[in-house]
Amino acid sequence: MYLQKVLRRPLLKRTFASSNSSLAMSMEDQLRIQKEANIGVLSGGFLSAGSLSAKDSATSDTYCNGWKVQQLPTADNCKIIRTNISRRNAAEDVLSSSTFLHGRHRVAVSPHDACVLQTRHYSSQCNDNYPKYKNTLLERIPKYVKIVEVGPRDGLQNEKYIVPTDVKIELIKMLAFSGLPVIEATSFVSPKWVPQLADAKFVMQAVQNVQGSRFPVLTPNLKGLEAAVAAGAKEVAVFASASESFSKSNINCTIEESLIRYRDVASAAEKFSLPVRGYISCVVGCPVEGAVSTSQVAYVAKELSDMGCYEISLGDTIGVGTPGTVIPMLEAVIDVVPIEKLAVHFHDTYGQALSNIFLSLQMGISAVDSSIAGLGGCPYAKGASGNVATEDVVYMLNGLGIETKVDLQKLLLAGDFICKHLGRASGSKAATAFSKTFAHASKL
Ligand SMILES: CC(C)(COP(=O)([O-])OP(=O)([O-])OC[C@H]1O[C@@H](n2cnc3c(N)ncnc32)[C@H](O)[C@@H]1OP(=O)([O-])[O-])[C@@H](O)C(=O)NCCC(=O)NCCSC(=O)C[C@@](C)(O)CC(=O)[O-]
Repeated sequence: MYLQKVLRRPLLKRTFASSNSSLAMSMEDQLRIQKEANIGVLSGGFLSAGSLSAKDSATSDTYCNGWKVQQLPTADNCKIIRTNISRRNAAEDVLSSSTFLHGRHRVAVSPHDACVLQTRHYSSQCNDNYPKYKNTLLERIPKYVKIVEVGPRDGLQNEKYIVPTDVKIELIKMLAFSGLPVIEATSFVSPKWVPQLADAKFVMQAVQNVQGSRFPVLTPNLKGLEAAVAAGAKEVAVFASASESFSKSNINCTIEESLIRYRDVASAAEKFSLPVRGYISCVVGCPVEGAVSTSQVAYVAKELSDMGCYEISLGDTIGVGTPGTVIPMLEAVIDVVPIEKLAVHFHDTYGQALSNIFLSLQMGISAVDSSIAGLGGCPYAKGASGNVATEDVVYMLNGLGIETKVDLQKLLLAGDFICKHLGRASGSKAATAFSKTFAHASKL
């Protein structure tokens, strides 16, 4: 869609170069070019130009959406210059094949791919023409969903090898750059329990002044709260469980003991004017106890709400929930805590996360936790796999016409960055599909 905006813009004088080395182009360069030229750039380094292409037989110049693709004498470069060629209308452009400029080659992808890249699924800024949903299944879904990115904390806490502090900081900055409003940065927990996050202080100090996002951190007790405040945290989160067994294995105390502890944390946080978020783990199933009762979840949610948590995130820690178990759990919680205070936090172990998120939206919830590239898992919940991938959530929300303020392209770059560092494929289906599309396009 933003490409359609480009097509309507007055002629640009700008010229820029693209090369085969664009694959190795730094993220900053890609984003700078994208910003300057208002052209989509993806993690593979491709410049996504629009759809209309033509050849001028007199000059051998190739035209693409009004950009003249000039072959340069050097093998690796081409220049793309905006020219005044006639064009079909934007609607036709969307339906014709898309053209990517890669090095000296112009490559086309299928009309389907072109649509995918240019429609609302790809952009969070093009909601103007959305249908007003009449269907009762869709009428309660919110116009805006707040995404709480938990990748740097929940995503990384389970990683076997220690991720360098600089990489964590860079990841958080990239996530903030993508427009995510809330990024859980780290945990002030015992390093003996979670060695991966032993650098919490340095991560927090480095990101506390990054603009545009909030950076809550986990604090399991007063010691954690004090350390978080000293490092500059402006928001904290406490994490209880609806399952006794999980509470003991995760924080070494019973549910009741944890609630007493968290009351202390909440009242100390109030003195520092810090907002406190509350988590509940195992809201539908526990790795030890199996099914968890909805009344137990509702009880813990009410306790957290009463102690002052501004939001309660309901965590399906091991990802066993389906709509069949999530709906009754949400109904029980909504009975005792205002729905505006609720968020959902799904792991995708059984591939149910997006459907559970969708039904949560239908029930009126408008805050969703997710993790970049689907990273994650809890060290104290055997069998827990990654969180739902943020890219997949944003893709779905874009498709529904729900505003998130998140730029999916920049998010893809952040996912690409951390996956490359971890040496593993993304757990995001959307990221994988986009990267396959571009890998395919580069071979044409
Ligand atoms: C809660 C404790 C500390 C109790 O652990 P404990 O061993 O019972 O605590 P303790 O008071 O006996 O202290 C043990 C040692 O830890 C130190 N300590 C004590 N507190 C801190 C602190 N805040 N920061 C740094 N150090 C701390 C303390 O000073 C002492 O050090 P030592 O004297 O042995 O050298 C421990 O169990 C712990 O840190 N657990 C955290 C586990 C964790 O982070 N799990 C993952 C997060 S929860 C999650 O992922 C679920 C969620 C939120 O994502 C939602 C979902 O998916 O369901």
